[in-house]
Amino acid sequence: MAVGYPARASATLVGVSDELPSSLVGTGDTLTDAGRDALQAIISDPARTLITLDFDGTIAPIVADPEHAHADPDAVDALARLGDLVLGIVVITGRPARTAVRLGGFDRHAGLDRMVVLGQYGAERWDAHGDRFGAEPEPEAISEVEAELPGLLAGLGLSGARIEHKGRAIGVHTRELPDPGEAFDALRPALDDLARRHQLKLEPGKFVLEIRADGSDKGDAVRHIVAETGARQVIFIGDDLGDLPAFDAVRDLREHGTPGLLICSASHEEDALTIHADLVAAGPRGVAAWLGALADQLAAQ
Ligand SMILES: O=P(O)(O)OC[C@H]1O[C@H](O[C@H]2O[C@H](CO)[C@@H](O)[C@H](O)[C@H]2O)[C@H](O)[C@@H](O)[C@@H]1O
Repeated sequence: MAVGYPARASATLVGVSDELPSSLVGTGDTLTDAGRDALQAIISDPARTLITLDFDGTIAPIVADPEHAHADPDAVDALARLGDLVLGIVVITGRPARTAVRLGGFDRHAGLDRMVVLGQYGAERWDAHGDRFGAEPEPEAISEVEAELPGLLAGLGLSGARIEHKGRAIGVHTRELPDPGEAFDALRPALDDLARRHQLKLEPGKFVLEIRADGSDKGDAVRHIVAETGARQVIFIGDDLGDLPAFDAVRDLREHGTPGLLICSASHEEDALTIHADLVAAGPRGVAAWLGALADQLAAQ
């Protein structure tokens, strides 16, 4: 199974406990102490465990066109099986909430009828129960940024960059340009300046630079949903820079007595999360396998 990537420099690695199934801890000694404690708490008390996770690069494989980034069906099936076994499942994403619901097919699975999607870093919320949607007001400055963007891109010779309009945010993608890394580096200072001039912030990701309101981040979203649900244990799975605040939030919750398990969906494009993770999965396929193993374990209990 695709879990148990190479050891992280600063993570404390422990021997895998006999009490924990190897399908959940990987094949090597790759689980941290805190991760082992959290996993034990999760397995002994699933009904008060909250599963929070990112969308792109975590349950949806990275593809060139964001409109074609569908969730891995095995991951969605595993989440649907977990839906009745745990306290809740919450997707926390940079995508608009409704986009994630559509690309994930989350409104078409019986087991996901209590799922919550927190979109645009927590500024939007979709509840599967009742198909309810709510959002903060959109920042007016986004339309001004939108108007300036074509001229800025043309000035840098990067008119071919893909622009993703997200309502309250705008993403500029370099993945499909001839040299995505070089284009990303050239664009970053210009977009940072553009964002600042409009009192917005720049959110970097995998070959994407996003201009959005300087509001909530995924850490705020995790803290809020844990408090709202009264979760006793929390899992967060992510892959990209925008997930770091959620990792920080889980570590903070841990320090205050709430066991938390941090899983990184690894890729060759971004390794910022691996040293902070308790467990590293081999990309979305590894995450799907791990979620499936957790569903098997909890269903068998
Ligand atoms: O918070 P997330 O769910 O991880 O969303 C972060 C950004 O993901 C998307 O971009 C990434 O995935 C695309 C599709 O695979 C890929 O083409 C792109 O290169 C990646 O950066 C999404 O398009 C952004 O809006 C999200 O903010």
